[in-house]
Amino acid sequence: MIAVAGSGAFGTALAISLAANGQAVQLWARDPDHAEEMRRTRENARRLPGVALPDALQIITELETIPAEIPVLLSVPMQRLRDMLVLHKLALGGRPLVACCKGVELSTGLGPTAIIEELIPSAMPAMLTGPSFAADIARGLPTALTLACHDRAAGRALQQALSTHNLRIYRTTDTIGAELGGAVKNVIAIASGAVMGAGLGESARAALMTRGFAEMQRMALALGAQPETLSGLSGFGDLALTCTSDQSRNYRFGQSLGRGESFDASITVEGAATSRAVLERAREMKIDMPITEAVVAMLDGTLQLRQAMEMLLSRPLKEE
Ligand SMILES: NC(=O)C1=CN([C@@H]2O[C@H](COP(=O)(O)OP(=O)(O)OC[C@H]3O[C@@H](n4cnc5c(N)ncnc54)[C@H](OP(=O)(O)O)[C@@H]3O)[C@@H](O)[C@H]2O)C=CC1
Ligand SMILES: O=C(CO)COP(=O)(O)O
Repeated sequence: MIAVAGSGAFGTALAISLAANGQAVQLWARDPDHAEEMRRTRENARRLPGVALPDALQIITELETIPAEIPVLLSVPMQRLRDMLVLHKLALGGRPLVACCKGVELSTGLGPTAIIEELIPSAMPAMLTGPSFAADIARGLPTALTLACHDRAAGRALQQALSTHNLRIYRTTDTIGAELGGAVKNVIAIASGAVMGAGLGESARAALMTRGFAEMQRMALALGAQPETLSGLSGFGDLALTCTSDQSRNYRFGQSLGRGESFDASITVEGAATSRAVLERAREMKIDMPITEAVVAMLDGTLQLRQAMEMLLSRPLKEE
């Protein structure tokens, strides 16, 4: 059995894939009305419309009903993870907790596994990340993800438990690399969307993606990540997907920014808060991250996109 805490798009998609593969799955929704609606219609119309929930998927509203030691996938937005863990500390302890959120916490600069470690020391923290759109997973399309867990044996068990007919799970012990890849790619996706939204062209986007990848590497390697993690699914793979697809909310948010349009504030855009958290960390560590800096300045309204491009293009010429 597996449980998923958070019935947003991603949590629901993972629950569907696991249940369709024959596992018993419990999917937790914090809102009883939403849970009742999903039980009645066998669909998550609010977050992932158009996909039927398999019979093996049970909707729950109390995390206490999840049996002891069963792994729980934590699928809530990054900036909400702390609140959720504080509130449900007792129910979630003593088991593997797999963070499915991508980002860096604004108030502390921590990634998801460090937050789990801090708040629920009896849990085994892990991270599931990589290039994957919820709608693709839910429709049974093939997807490859990275499971990061510093404990090799626990990582192996989770890899086995989370593999399904359409989810191919790779494994690493490098949680820092996996987390930072997923966090920074969202910031670069906002920048890529902005460039495309403003009509600056695909060549400019390719340059941003490549130099954004360099920023991701600089920060992650300085924090002790392994280079191969960043060139894998959780780094390069997710950067490639998110910076080029209209399915990405971070990319679409960037497009709106580039077009000077507003964006629905209720949509989860992880790169917005994370860009600030990453920039703060980079400044403390004296790491140069000019694209991240430009994204933050555009979000603050202190820099227009064209000025940002001029700023990036007029930096001192150097070796690649
Ligand atoms: N969507 C995707 O394609 C992918 C998403 N991810 C990552 O998954 C994470 C979740 O994203 P996604 O599922 O898309 O987001 P959604 O916006 O679809 O859903 C967010 C979910 O989190 C719940 N939630 C929000 N705040 C809290 C809280 N304080 N306590 C408990 N639950 C809360 C919401 O509940 P309610 O509905 O009641 O508000 C909702 O169920 C993000 O970090 C994202 O980067 C990763 C890969 C793919
Ligand atoms: O993380 C994702 C793809 O891997 C989903 O991206 P968005 O959050 O930008 O939609």
